[in-house]
Amino acid sequence: MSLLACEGLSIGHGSRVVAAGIGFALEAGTVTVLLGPNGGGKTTLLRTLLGLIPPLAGRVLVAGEDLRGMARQAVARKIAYVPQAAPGGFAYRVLDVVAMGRAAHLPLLAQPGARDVAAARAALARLGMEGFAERRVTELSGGERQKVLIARALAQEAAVVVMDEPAASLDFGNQALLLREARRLAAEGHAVLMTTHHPDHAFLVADRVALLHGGALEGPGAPAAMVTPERLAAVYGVPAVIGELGGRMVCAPLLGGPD
Ligand SMILES: Nc1ncnc2c1ncn2[C@@H]1O[C@H](COP(=O)(O)OP(=O)(O)OP(=O)(O)O)[C@@H](O)[C@H]1O
Repeated sequence: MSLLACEGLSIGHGSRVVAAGIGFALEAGTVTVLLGPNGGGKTTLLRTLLGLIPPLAGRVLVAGEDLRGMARQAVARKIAYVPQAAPGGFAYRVLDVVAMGRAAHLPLLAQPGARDVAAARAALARLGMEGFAERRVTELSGGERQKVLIARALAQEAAVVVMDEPAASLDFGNQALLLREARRLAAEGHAVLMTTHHPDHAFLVADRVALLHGGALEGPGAPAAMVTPERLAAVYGVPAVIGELGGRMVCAPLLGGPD
């Protein structure tokens, strides 16, 4: 059975449909990369899969169960979410923010116990963030804060991990760390769904790639079939080249214009 699936899904805000006819299933042990232009609907789709926005049509199935009948905490035990990092918020201690990922496993209003704190520390360690446990999140850089949000999702220990542009504020090295973490989660049996603005990330980590643009979802399909110059031009409106480098596929936009 798929860990997360949707059927005939229409997504949008109020009466405004952003995309329709969406159907796919996420299997254990796989990384699925969602690509699409700004405003294409990636965040709207992820938030609909999490039950944070109601579907305009169709349904979402979490391990075979209709999302509509599920309590928030039951969803959180099955799906961890890394939202796009936003500045501001409360001056919480990093360890406390990561431990909030454990709320899915605790009775209402219960404090995290020793096992929860250990899970939070282990999640920080996976991202090389052990030294940040006592810092305030408001005093972190954008990339450090992003890694705290990823650690919080790891601490949640959910079968499905959904990440919205997790690489957005990460430097070159931390992007590699994140992508390795996505593969590691898949190797541990999770289903990972992540959005990115870098088609190269799809070549690096994806088992399957889906393209959300023009009000519809293409795929998911194999990276080499989905990330092609023709499709990149259709999705992003720029010509692109794809070639082999160091034993793997890479892509780059062609800028054109004056030399
Ligand atoms: N709260 C909202 N109310 C109404 N419309 C919204 C809301 N949030 C997003 N939209 C609209 O829905 C469409 C899809 O937005 P969404 O944020 O899902 O795109 P995205 O693919 O994640 O974009 P980006 O790559 O820029 O983050 C856009 O046209 C956007 O203006």
